[in-house]
Amino acid sequence: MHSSETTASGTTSPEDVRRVACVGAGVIGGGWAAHFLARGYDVTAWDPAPDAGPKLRRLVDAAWPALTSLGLAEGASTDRLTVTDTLEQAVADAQFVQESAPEKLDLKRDLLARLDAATPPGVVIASSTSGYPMTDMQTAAADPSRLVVGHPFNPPYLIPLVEVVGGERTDAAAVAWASRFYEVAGKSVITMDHEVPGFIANRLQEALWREALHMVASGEATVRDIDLSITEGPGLRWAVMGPMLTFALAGGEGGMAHMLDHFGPSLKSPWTRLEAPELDKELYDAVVAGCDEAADGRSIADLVAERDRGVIDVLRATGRLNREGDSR
Ligand SMILES: NC(=O)C1=CN([C@@H]2O[C@H](COP(=O)(O)OP(=O)(O)OC[C@H]3O[C@@H](n4cnc5c(N)ncnc54)[C@H](O)[C@@H]3O)[C@@H](O)[C@H]2O)C=CC1
Ligand SMILES: C[N+](C)(C)CC(=O)CC(=O)[O-]
Repeated sequence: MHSSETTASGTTSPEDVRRVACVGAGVIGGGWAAHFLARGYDVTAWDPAPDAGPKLRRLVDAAWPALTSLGLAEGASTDRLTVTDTLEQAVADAQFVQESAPEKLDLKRDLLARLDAATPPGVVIASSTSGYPMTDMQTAAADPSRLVVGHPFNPPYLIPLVEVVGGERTDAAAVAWASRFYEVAGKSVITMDHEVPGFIANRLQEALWREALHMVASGEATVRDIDLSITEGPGLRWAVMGPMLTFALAGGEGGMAHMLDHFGPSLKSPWTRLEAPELDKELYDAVVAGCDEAADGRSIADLVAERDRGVIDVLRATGRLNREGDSR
């Protein structure tokens, strides 16, 4: 990544950031707002939906018990959230901007250009996009050098990972600044030095998701089978070790070398050769109905609380919480 445009390295050092703007305040923008508030930042937020303010406050309030149990930064308060009437007000004094608007390429392009025009020069602007390359999103911005991807995981206030990458016209200094800022803000960061389709974690997740949808569509597995197969199986190991080290242990004392000698040839076996399935009405309805059945009367709010408690237990059990309020 290189650029002939203005160098974007942030006017404030990552350690000195106090004010963050969250633009788009749905599931992810709201989750980011909760995370930054819990870390003691002042947060301004803007979202064009008429009910955005109350919705965002409900989301932050729902996350706050989990965040309180993890330990809040000194001075952290939901009172430090300001919902503004305009995008320009939200970013006027921001030292970092996190964009979390709907996953539509044209919308992201226009919004990032608008954010670039309204945000103080040099301030880094990150997009939460789940998969668009920044090269495709930064085309309309006057200063694309400060635009990066900062891809979070739901909920951003509990799942540590953020994937950071720039586009062809992003300044490498902006990528480095964003990575350092996220670390200071308590996240675990993977920084990519060039664009990778689907980033890293989403590419892996999408492969799994594609297979899951195929199995539901073909009647090979129910929605419940799919979920159990992960929560009672590999998912337990993945919270502790990733797929590489997990499979190294499949080789016993011979480790990964023996695993590859033994099971490498089965990579060629026809377990899967599938393209993404058509998301037709039948599959759509089957997945939605299967999830309703699996929820077994629990509301989305119940499930969010249950997930948050479970993730905190896993973080604690796997030693990711060194002390109260320190998730890294
Ligand atoms: N939901 C998820 O699990 C994850 C989503 N993401 C990414 O985060 C971004 C946001 O996704 P969600 O929060 O799930 O969507 P969402 O639908 O929950 O929220 C999107 C919000 O953006 C607002 N919005 C609509 N037009 C806008 C505009 N022009 N400017 C600013 N805000 C606008 C909507 O009113 C809504 O509140 C997407 O890029 C998505 O790919 C990333 C990681 C996980
Ligand atoms: C479903 N999703 C593609 C939007 C998921 C993500 O992007 C990351 C996550 O939270 O798993």
